[in-house]
Amino acid sequence: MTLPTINPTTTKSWEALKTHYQKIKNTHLKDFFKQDPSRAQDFSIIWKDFYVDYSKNRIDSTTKKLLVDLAKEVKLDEAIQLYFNGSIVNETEGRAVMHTALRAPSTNSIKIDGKNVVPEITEVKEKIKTFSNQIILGDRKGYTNKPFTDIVNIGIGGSDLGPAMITESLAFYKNHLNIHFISNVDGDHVHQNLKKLNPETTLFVVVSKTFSTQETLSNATTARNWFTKNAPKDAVSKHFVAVSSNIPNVTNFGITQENIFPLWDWVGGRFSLWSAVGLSISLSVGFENFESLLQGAYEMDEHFKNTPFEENIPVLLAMLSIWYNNFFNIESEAIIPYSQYLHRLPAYLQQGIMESNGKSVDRNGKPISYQTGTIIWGEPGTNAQHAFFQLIHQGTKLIPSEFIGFKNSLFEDQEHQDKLMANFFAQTEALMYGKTEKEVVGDLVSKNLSPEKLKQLIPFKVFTGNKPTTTILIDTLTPKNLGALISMYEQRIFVQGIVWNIFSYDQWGVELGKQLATSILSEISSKKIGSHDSSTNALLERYMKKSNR
Ligand SMILES: O=P(O)(O)OC[C@H]1O[C@](O)(CO)[C@@H](O)[C@@H]1O
Repeated sequence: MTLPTINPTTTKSWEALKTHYQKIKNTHLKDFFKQDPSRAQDFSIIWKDFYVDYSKNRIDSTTKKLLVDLAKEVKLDEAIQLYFNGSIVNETEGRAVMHTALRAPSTNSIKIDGKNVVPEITEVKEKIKTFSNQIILGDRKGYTNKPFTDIVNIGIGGSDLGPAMITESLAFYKNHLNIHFISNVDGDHVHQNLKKLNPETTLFVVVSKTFSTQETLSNATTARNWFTKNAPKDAVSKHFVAVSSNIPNVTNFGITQENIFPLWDWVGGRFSLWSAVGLSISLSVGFENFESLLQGAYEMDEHFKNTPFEENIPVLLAMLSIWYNNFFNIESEAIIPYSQYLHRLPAYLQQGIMESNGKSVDRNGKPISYQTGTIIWGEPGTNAQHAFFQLIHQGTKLIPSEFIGFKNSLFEDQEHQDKLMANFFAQTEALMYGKTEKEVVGDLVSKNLSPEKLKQLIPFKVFTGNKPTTTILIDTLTPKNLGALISMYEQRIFVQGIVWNIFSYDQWGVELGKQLATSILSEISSKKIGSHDSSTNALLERYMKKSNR
């Protein structure tokens, strides 16, 4: 069975949403609240430690009904079944999409191509557990018999962003091991990291699903050369492990079979942190916390699978984003975590969301006539308030923003927490209400300004408001809640892909640049510039004329 291929714009609900949009596009959020005293209750969901408030969005009950109808009309329920039961959802690469199996209980039976994959998953988890414990407890040592102090994760894209984002987010739960991430092929990046390290106590975790990625192989080779300059060659087996689905390439690189943590082609790179790609997470915060992360994700998966769309967090938030993208024609969405721990979350979600849904051909292979993936960006609050919030408040663009905050701080400094959260609540309220001319005048009267000066200032101080926000208030930043949060975003990606009738799990768009880089690199090496456009030629000439060539 394959995914349904319904063009969303041909559905009745899409037409109805278009008409409905004309009716409510000018309604101010303030008025939605005035019209419905129970709006906050009507448009919020309480699920475990999550309180998801989507009431400050430019919707009414008809919008919600029509968006749910749209999800039903494009057969989202059928698609969810196919996704969870191991069907070939990633059709262009001929693969199932089963990262959800990685967090399912070990008692489950999940079949891909007729084979239950849970025993293999459990076996790899056991390997991660044993290895992490050995390294953390110092039972497994380096070539001079010293315990490891530093872990270096070498990978890029999903083989970097997931583990990097989670280890940063869970820094509070971290053990004594120092953790480093090398991703960019920029040599300054790898050498800057290596210079701080002691080869005797450093463990390299080379993460690459394909084990053919230029950046990762170059960085791993540089790290290995640095290592063998200082240590005997046969010590590599003690200091290098790999996570990959390409076992022959890993062994060719010189990493022995017992030091390989496998993953499978049904785990997409940007959804892989739940697999052995999360080895650095387990090393950094311990296997128990890694398991809790998985448990949280599993619980969100269950919520997604089993909850009616009207109360389903990933479905509703995905449909809201479609509402803005396809009816309000917004271009971007901001994600603002009010926790410094989550400072890598927007970057992580940029890959997850934009690499998945940045597509312009539908599942029938036809060019698309409507907008698909939005641009995702963000930074933690309150820093973001002092950087780009001006544009969200008073710029010309409509930017639906998502605020993620926690009731409890981890160090329990209530004074700081109250200040942080006061800002969190204030911003969504300010974005919604804005400030009227009357309020501005009220503020300015005490300033003793001349009537001319007052009149002059008013337009600059008015905020139109009506800026939509969604608030996700979570009790505490625990591994479990973080797992649920990330899974929620993953499921939203799926829902949006289904509605837009695109394939979310391939990424052909990143290939062209890779191919061209390979041929330009050989031109640079052979000092013969090929035939390019005049701009690229001039740039290459200037580059190749530099100092010591
Ligand atoms: O794990 P690999 O195979 O090195 O790939 C790294 C990344 O490269 C991509 O294939 C393309 O950028 C990502 O999807 C992936 O996460």
